[in-house]
Amino acid sequence: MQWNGWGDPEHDPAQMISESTRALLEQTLGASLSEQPPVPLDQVRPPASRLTQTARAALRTVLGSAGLRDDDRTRIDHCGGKSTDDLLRRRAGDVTPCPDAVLFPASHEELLDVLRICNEQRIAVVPFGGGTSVVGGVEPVAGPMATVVTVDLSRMKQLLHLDEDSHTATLHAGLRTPEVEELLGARGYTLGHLPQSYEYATIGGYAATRSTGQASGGYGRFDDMVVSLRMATPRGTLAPGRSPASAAGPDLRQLVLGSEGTLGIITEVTVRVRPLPHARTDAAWVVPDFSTGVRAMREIARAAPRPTVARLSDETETFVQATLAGRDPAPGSLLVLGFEGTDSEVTRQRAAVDEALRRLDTSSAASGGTHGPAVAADSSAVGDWRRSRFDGPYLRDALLSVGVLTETLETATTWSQLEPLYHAVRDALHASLDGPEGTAIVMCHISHSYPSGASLYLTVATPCGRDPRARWARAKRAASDAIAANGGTITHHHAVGTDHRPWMSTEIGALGAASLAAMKSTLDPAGILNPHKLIPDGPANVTDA
Ligand SMILES: Cc1cc2nc3c(=O)[nH]c(=O)nc-3n(C[C@H](O)[C@H](O)[C@H](O)COP(=O)(O)OP(=O)(O)OC[C@H]3O[C@@H](n4cnc5c(N)ncnc54)[C@H](O)[C@@H]3O)c2cc1C
Repeated sequence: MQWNGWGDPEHDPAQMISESTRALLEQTLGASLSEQPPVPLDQVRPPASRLTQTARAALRTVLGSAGLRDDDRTRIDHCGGKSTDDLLRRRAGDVTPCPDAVLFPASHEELLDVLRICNEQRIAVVPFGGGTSVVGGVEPVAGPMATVVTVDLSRMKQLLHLDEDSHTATLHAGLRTPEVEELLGARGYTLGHLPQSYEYATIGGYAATRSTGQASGGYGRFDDMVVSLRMATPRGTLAPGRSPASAAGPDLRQLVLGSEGTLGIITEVTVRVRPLPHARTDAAWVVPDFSTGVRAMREIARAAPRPTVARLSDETETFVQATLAGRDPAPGSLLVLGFEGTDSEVTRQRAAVDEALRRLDTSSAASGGTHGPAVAADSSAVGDWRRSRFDGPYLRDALLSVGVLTETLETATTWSQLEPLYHAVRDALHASLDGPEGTAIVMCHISHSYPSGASLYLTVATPCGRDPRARWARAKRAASDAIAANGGTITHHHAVGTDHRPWMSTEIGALGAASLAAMKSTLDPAGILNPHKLIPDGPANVTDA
């Protein structure tokens, strides 16, 4: 992984922006763009490590010398996640905060020992899976401690058990998706979890953030797949989940899922797996506008069986994607559907979508076909989506190099609130970004939907301007306030980290915040785990109702 960008260091993103694309960007964004070359790695120095000799010796006793590293490069590689703000900071040569050391435990038992030592010596501990957090989740914040270590799970990479009768697999937390799919695929199974970050993100990270993948219609969210977990805490092991369903009190798996490394470090996850699909096919339709598309997505979300992938782009995203692919940008909103399973499952998924589209209101001008107002799209639209669906983060690096800031944000709400929320967030972004430094392109898609509502995923492109970090901070604050004011959740799948923490009290209320804090003080009494993430400050003063 690149230290100041995304993905394979051999991949040269500069090639992705042609002269004509750049000219089009300048015209659309209303600003002349200037190159923004990053500071080279050999000019970047992390601050000196503050790890004491006593702590280093104790940790090396458990981990050996290979399990504790504090060289500059290892520390720089763990100094944060992959939000655009993270990249802007690193491109400017700023690698603070930096962990004082990086630890690589190889087993649950080693990790329990590491946590015991860190607890005794009051060292903050930041769990690190793939480091793909876009919300500040892996930022090495020491909080009230003097020292902070990052715990990298990359040595924990085994398929521990595959139960073919139950269709479950027990996976080490440090496995990345390509590794999981290779291990399971060799036995005829798949996990089916494909977020855009799938090349680097890990099983433990998915569980800790309640991640959602592109095939969520067919496979569900990651938290839906989890049967049980094992988590190391400073107080010992918590291992909730022993059967597919239970009425034994509140579901403690839900306490671990989404805990973002603040309650413990997940070492093993048992997940539901599926046999590899025999058949896979895609289809695309164009609907006259986003509003009609939202109704189509609602009907599809209620269809049975559901398609594996269902994705609706708004008019702006449809236009931009067609332009980038060199296709004629026809008006309307693009609806892409993917179907997977046995031959008969695929046939039934397609029939259910046909039926859902026929149920749409046919009063629209484009109606009258066999799919209500939806018109079959050119098959190249689906091919372009399949081919380019993981290119976004590489393109972000290329755009940053030519002076364009791109970033994404996401939320979710009920169907009845979805369009008002969409307009409110778009308006907030435009109001905070359009001005003397240029304007913004704001595009949106829906790719995770439920019978009662859906997520909105917005992508913003705007000139970097004089101070890109301040520019984005202003826009993000405005968008987050609009989300909170319009009934959306502050995050559907990116998690909370540091960036969404100021909106958590609104999301869960003072009593909710106090409950989370109480849980933390039980599992992590000294507060060493991932300080200043997820749990809002000052939840102690809850007035009795
Ligand atoms: C380009 C890009 C695209 C993305 N696309 C998606 C997407 O489609 N869907 C999606 O859901 N997310 C997406 N994300 C966000 C991110 O990939 C997810 O949050 C992912 O689940 C993080 O996994 P990770 O292993 O990289 O975790 P990290 O980034 O390493 O950590 C994330 C959080 O979990 C904690 N953590 C990590 N491992 C453990 C563990 N074993 N035990 C306890 N806590 C742990 C960390 O301390 C941190 O708070 C994207 C990010 C990027 C950069």
